[in-house]
Amino acid sequence: MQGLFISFEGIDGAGKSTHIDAVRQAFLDAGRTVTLTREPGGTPLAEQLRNMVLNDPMDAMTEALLVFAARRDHVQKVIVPALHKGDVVLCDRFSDASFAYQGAGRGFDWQMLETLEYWVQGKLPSQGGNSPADLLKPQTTIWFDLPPAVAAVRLAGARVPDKFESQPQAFFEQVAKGYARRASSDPVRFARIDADQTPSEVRRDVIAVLSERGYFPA
Ligand SMILES: Nc1ncnc2c1ncn2[C@@H]1O[C@H](COP(=O)(O)OP(=O)(O)O)[C@@H](O)[C@H]1O
Ligand SMILES: Cc1cn([C@H]2C[C@H](O)[C@@H](COP(=O)(O)OP(=O)(O)O)O2)c(=O)[nH]c1=O
Repeated sequence: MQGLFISFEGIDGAGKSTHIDAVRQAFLDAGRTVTLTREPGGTPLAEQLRNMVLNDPMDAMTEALLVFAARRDHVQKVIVPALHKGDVVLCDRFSDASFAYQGAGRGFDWQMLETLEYWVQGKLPSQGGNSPADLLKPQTTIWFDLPPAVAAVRLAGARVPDKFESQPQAFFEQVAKGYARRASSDPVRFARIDADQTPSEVRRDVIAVLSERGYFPA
């Protein structure tokens, strides 16, 4: 069985956590082995970095370096081995989040993020890699697209906000633009879901996209 890498993206409160388990269950029902993981995080080292990124004040470059350092550990220790075993890897956020949050949200240089992505997800020239086509990326990114004003209402009182969740709505307007920019530069990988619907409608649309892509063969 070929490994399959799917990421889930969107602004805070868009509904990723609510739906990822239904996707996991759908793949289990289809007889697949699933690795469910998240970023920043997914390994003990990366979870320590997550704690720092989500709690400690730091400049945007430090944040970018830490999320990509966490990603490097996660890619090497969890994602690549799982894909080699033929698992379905479901990742709650991946590098698009760095472009959306550190890039569009915090204003860190987009090209430098592309360089970090190339280092962390690419094969080095010494390993035979020399083009962006060699980058490890999800085959599909499920993008929960939700107006920031709606997300703010959903999150109000739902949980104790972390460093990002306590940002003003204007920050999330920028983050949303970052996701839109990434989606328009990679329209085949990105599957946009209208997240401003009831949970069952969102779930229906997510499962439909994955079925259309042939991930649940009969
Ligand atoms: N379609 C929906 N309609 C209304 N509320 C929702 C919907 N999807 C999720 N929620 C609620 O919104 C909040 C944020 O959802 P969550 O899945 O945690 O978002 P994320 O993981 O993207 O930050 C939760 O309280 C959740 O119950
Ligand atoms: C992966 C990643 C996440 N983030 C941010 C986005 C989120 O606000 C936060 C954690 O994401 P998330 O897993 O959605 O947290 P929660 O437990 O609240 O569902 O980290 C970045 O800023 N850069 C990144 O590269």
